Amino acid sequence: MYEELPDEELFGPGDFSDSGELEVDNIMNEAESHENDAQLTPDPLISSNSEPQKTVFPSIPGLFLYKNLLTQEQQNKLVDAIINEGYFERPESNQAMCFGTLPPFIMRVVDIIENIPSIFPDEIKHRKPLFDQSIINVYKPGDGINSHVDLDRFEDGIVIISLLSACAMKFIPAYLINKELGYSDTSTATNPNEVIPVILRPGDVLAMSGPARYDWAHGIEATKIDIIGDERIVRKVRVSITLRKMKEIQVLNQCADN
Ligand SMILES: O=C(O)CCC(=O)C(=O)O
Ligand SMILES: [Fe+2]
Repeated sequence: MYEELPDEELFGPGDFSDSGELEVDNIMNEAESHENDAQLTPDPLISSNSEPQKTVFPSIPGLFLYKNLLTQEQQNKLVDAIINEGYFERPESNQAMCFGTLPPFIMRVVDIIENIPSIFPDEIKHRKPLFDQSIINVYKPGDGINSHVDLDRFEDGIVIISLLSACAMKFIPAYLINKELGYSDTSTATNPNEVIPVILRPGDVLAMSGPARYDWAHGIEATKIDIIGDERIVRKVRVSITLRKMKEIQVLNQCADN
């Protein structure tokens, strides 16, 4: 079901800035080292109709961070499933994707996300399916992803799940990266120097819709250490799962191609 992402053009930015060899052992070691952490993670508020605590970013409407949404056990299960599926057996693989019906281990997280009342505006929240595409990215310490706005072929309403390591994701006004393309600024981002760092930790879920998805670019610096204010994050191997919905026209084109 999953395959490696061969075509950056088609499916979005896969522009890892330092892609040396990835050893799947790294992921496993990280997973094992977290196996006994379960008791450290507070129970998330995931029962239906209750809103888990979220961090909002006043400059970036539509950006919500649900810290620690996944318990340590849920995180371990996800990492185990990713390892067991063998997506990253080849040393050079650092990305795997799936279209259409998502695998059960991802759907379990989608169930949690679907039950967060205000994660997205209603028209996004109630679409069926909520997501039909997932990308799993593996970052070695020092890897990053260039600042980008997710491609227009994806609908609004995107979620990023973080596993195994913390990192800082930086948001910058999108017109800064679109300048060369001649895009005009219709953005909600008014200060061109504005860089908003968002620390993503294992178990966190980041949701982007509206201005957060279209007016701001997100990226992860290629560095082994993030320094955000007083905090120093030494990166370990990080796994992320990005969930999106393809626009209908893309799905039709894909069917026509096959
Ligand atoms: O890996 C991440 O945390 C971000 C991934 C991302 O932005 C993307 O795949 O478009
Ligand atoms: Fe992205």
